[in-house]
Amino acid sequence: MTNVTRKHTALPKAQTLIEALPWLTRHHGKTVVIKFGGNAMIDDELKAAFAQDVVFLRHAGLKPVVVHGGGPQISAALDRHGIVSEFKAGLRVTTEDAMDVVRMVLAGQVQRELVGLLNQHGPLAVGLTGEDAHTITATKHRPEIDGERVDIGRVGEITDIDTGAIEALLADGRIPVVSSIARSQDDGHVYNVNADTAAAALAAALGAETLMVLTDVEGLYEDWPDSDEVISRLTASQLEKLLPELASGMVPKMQGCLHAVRHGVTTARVIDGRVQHSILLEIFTDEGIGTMVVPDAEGDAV
Ligand SMILES: Nc1ncnc2c1ncn2[C@@H]1O[C@H](COP(=O)(O)OP(=O)(O)O)[C@@H](O)[C@H]1O
Ligand SMILES: CC(=O)N[C@@H](CCC(=O)OP(=O)(O)O)C(=O)O
Repeated sequence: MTNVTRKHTALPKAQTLIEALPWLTRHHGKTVVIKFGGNAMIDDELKAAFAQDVVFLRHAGLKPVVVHGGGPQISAALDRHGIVSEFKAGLRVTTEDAMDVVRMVLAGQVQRELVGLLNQHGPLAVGLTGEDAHTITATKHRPEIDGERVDIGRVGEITDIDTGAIEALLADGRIPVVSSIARSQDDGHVYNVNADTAAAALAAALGAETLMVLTDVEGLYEDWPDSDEVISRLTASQLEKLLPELASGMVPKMQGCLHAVRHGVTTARVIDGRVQHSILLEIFTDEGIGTMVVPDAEGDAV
């Protein structure tokens, strides 16, 4: 093969890279918070592809921050400890004993695994929980169910975010990997926080450009569970109207997206974490593959 033909066969690759140039120019130096859900994390190949995508973003000049969940992994561990999992208002009822297991699974197992996968590509990822350096502070959350405040144990409502540690890591070129556990503002205990809520609060506090929530469905379905028509784009006001109709795991996810875009994040996206390289697919296709939430245009807000 001559040099000239060799150049020609590589041309489609060069074109693909060049097609990404406007996107890379627009997003260079921007922070993107990526929430990796427990349900999208059960497959080893998907986890490895997720790590590749995050490292790719980092090398492309963005500042990715990973916030992870681990609902299924926590439920499995509680099961092994003979503790029954119960959810109220989409949140895990967390007793003192359950909290020990939650902390052990999130910080000691799921976070370690993600850090390990990312660090196969270089000395990049550093794991922390919301307890570290006051990153996430919370007080006891008492959700309202049928007009009454209920006690669901050590579940936290975020009261404060300190972005100092995460920003220092980003400035050092690292990829922070954050477990959704908060320190208590009132006592020495720790709180269990839904990972979607934690990711949204961090995205807002960091002034992130994008919040990306990976999950185990294609996006927000218009008429779930009766149809699988994905809503591809909606404004904050449109989402706010839809919120009361949403169920289960979609509630904290979409509340989080709304919080993020109402607090300065340019886009919040819910995407299918079951699709390999879904992060790269989402960013390199203009309209995206999942559901995109954008702030209201001027005059849109209700
Ligand atoms: N409107 C909706 N569109 C899509 N999924 C929905 C909707 N309402 C409820 N769901 C449920 O929410 C789930 C995703 O939330 P969750 O199980 O908490 O995921 P994760 O572990 O990724 O945080 C979906 O698998 C689906 O069962
Ligand atoms: C309070 C509460 O419900 N906390 C969640 C934290 C983990 C999480 O959110 O994980 P996913 O993103 O995989 O659902 C839990 O205990 O399951």
